[in-house]
Amino acid sequence: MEQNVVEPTVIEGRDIIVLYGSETGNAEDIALELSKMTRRLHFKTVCDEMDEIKLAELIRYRLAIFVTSTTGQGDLPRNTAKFWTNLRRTRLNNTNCLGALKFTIFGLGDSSYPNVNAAARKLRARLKQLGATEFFRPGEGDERHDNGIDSAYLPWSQELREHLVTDYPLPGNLQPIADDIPLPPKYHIEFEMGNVLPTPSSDSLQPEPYPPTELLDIPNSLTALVNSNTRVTPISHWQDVRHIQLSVQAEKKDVYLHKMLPFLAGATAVIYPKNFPQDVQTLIDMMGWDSLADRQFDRNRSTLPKKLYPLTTCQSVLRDLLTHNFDITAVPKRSFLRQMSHFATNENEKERLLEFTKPGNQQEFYDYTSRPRRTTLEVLRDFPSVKIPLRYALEMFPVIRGREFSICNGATSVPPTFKEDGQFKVELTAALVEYKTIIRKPREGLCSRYLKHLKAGTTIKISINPPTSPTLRPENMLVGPETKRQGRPLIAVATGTGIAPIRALINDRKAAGIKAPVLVFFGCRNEKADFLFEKEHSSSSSKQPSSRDDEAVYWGDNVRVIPAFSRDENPTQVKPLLPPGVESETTDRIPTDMLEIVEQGKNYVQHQIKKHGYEVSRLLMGNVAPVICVCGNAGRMPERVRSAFEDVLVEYNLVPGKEEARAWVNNSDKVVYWQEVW
Ligand SMILES: Cc1cc2nc3c(=O)[nH]c(=O)nc-3n(C[C@H](O)[C@H](O)[C@H](O)COP(=O)(O)O)c2cc1C
Repeated sequence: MEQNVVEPTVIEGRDIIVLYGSETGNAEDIALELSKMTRRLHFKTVCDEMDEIKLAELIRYRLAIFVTSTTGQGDLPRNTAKFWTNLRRTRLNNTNCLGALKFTIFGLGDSSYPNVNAAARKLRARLKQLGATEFFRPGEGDERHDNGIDSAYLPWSQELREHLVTDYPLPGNLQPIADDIPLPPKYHIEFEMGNVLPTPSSDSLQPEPYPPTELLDIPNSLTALVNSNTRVTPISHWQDVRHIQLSVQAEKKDVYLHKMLPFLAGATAVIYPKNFPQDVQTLIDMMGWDSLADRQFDRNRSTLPKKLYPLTTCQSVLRDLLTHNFDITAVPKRSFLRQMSHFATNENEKERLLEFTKPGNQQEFYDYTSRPRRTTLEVLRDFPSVKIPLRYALEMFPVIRGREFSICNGATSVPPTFKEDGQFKVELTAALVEYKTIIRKPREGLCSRYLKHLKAGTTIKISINPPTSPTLRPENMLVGPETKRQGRPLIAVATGTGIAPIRALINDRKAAGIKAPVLVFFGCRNEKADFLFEKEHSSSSSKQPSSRDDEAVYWGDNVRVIPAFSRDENPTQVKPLLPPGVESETTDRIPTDMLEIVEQGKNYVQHQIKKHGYEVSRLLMGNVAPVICVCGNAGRMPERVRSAFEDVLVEYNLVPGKEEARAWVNNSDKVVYWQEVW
């Protein structure tokens, strides 16, 4: 049952704008939470993506909260591109155009990246340059902290609230709207009269029917045919890794594609997963939406979230929205549990839900949601008295976001006929997310489950996203300004499916005729199980299987791949390989962290970099600045790899000490460093 809703009071001049930049939804979620907080303080609040707001509109506000994550190589997210370009126009310099704006900013980042929180810092600096002043200190969250972004966000947002309460007092006796009272819903849905499509009876549903194949009308998307979807790891291996081949049809209007092809390194294909019908039915049953589920709704009279995509066929019923658009199996956020509490009719349930959302109860919240990866459906099942009114459900369930996968075939995907018929091939390497949680329940990610059952012959919608980072421009990745013919050497470090964008880059370089050497360090668990692309052909013309020396595999004449198998029998050779002509006694010292190989039985990419330090040092210090790519697992790998490169620089006397080595790696004249980890 719905509690009494309280409308924020309209107070002349009490306006605030909350603007966000977000790649995968974390910053968006925080922005929405902050906008609810300001609405409860009776601020007339607008919350939107930065790109939805023109500078002229921003200038009308006196108060703003910015929230942005950092992506790529210290870049702002895609949905800020227009806003950020406008903000940086040189003709705004010295205009003090934001002189009347007071702002604060919260950044989301990950300290395993060298440019930690760079986007928020850049944005903050530019806002100040244009005259804006800060009304509250900036906050920075770090994914690496124990409770992730929340470790910094929760105290920051609480302090921000206190600051707003004190510095922007409410008139008279007006009080903030308490957290346990629902705000009015933002959206509503109107149904067509009398137009009910037949409800599929539960008998007619298969035990696990697959998601429907209807297509969504997604702006700028392309139609793709699934040619194959093959598991490349053995069934006995813990992880199901898929190689997926798609035939894509571009239209003449997709000008951006014509511009970016044939350089595809760093580009991603976005796959739009769907829910399984059985899950949708479970939700409908639990919420008591049966009578509405198969009613056609009227788009013109409804106010729906902007990012809901209709079906390409015009008929849309609530069940379609739930199947194609709302993420009903995600791990719920704190704000979801808080909203649920508004609709709990059982007092114990209500109290328990509110407990989870109280400041200081983060651990309980994580233990209940994130750690066991409890899905929204399971949480709803645990609180049976909660019946969410449909108009609130529209804002409570997150919209399904497309999932990005690195394109792994690169330029070889684009045949010469592309200009005439617009057809090209895209290959993806996807590791499906399946695991047992601490409550021993097997779990699958939404997209993983969708991909697992995606059959060859199915037509789907995909989008192609060019890389966000300027680092990935062909002039950086292939040649560099000074080396037109030979190209830059490439040292690539990949773990697991991190090999996907690197393979694309290698293919792009081949297609561009770059002859400079390529050294790939590839980390995985077992040679026999997940050495992805081990049998890559040595060149597209000869179709010979790759050849090997005792340790490396060759992908063509100038591409040498050195694997690190973390779970196989240990290598006995842990000393650095000797430069030609150097006697063994000069290098019989084993670097301390290479002892890990012997002591812990682990052989990782950073160890191989050091072991092959001599070869690496030659590439680092040639005449041409090399490209270093690091792709794969987030966590400690990127830092350790960076440190291994620094050690090599010191070990081979290329720089005097670690500090100089760090400066060297960060100097874009010396090396192009591209890190993409997830
Ligand atoms: C491909 C990729 C690149 C990233 N680059 C950086 C970076 O350069 N610096 C940083 O501090 N965080 C970086 N991050 C971490 C994100 O900022 C962090 O995960 C954040 O919570 C994402 O928020 P969002 O979902 O709103 O985009 C990166 C994350 C990804 C997936």
